[in-house]
Amino acid sequence: MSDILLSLRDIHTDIGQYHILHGVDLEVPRGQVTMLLGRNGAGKTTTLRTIMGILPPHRGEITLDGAPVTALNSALIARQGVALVPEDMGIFANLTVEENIILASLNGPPDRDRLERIFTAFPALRTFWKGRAGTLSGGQKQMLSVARAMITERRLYLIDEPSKGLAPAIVSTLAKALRELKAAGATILMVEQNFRLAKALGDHAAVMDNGRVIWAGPMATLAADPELQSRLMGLSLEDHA
Ligand SMILES: Nc1ncnc2c1ncn2[C@@H]1O[C@H](COP(=O)(O)OP(=O)(O)OP(=O)(O)O)[C@@H](O)[C@H]1O
Repeated sequence: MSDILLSLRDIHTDIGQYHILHGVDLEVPRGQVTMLLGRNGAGKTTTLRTIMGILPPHRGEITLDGAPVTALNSALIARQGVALVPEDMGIFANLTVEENIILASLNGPPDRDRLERIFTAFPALRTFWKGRAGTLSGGQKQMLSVARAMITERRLYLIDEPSKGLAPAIVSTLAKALRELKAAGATILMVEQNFRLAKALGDHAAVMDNGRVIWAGPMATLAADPELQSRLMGLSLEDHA
């Protein structure tokens, strides 16, 4: 069994008439957290959507545990154990919190132990269990979105800017839950602009620019080198802290 769970080789993706990804190479080690960083518009969200099979690439190869998954649609990618927590959270506003969790539970009714762990991490979801998801606060919606990914054990979690627009206290609740997911051995590929969170959770970093990965290495190396941050992203990551 290789230490690399997910691998992208020379991935090119178009959105409509626009060529957005220009040959992405990326390796995501098993059981660790890889942070996908880079300027706005660099192609981070497009990379997650390509992996999930929402935007099929027209060139290159994606492998999961060595098996090609490039041509699969998103339903089949989900069946392979990949979950996406999208930037827009992807929850069903008109359904209850409970119904949102039931729909996300791939293998029958939600597992009781997993549900208890989710309630411990996000007590608000227990409080509003029978409430409509659309009435939750922004932070609670983000928690529901992460909880939907956590309710079934996955091989790979793709998480797109979970802290976006959240108050600092909510970000620390979220960070705690993500740390627990990590401690349970999950493999995570996460887009995150909040550098404190990126540094606290990330084992590895991959920096994108203009539709390519331009640097990849240990998160600690990037975190310790403001000059490198500035060269790769045009500003010090500490500016985001
Ligand atoms: N539906 C679309 N139609 C046309 N261009 C798009 C579309 N969606 C994204 N793009 C373009 O693709 C490029 C990459 O976008 P993407 O959302 O992947 O970047 P990102 O690195 O996630 O940025 P951000 O941090 O701003 O979310 C950008 O130039 C964006 O304008």
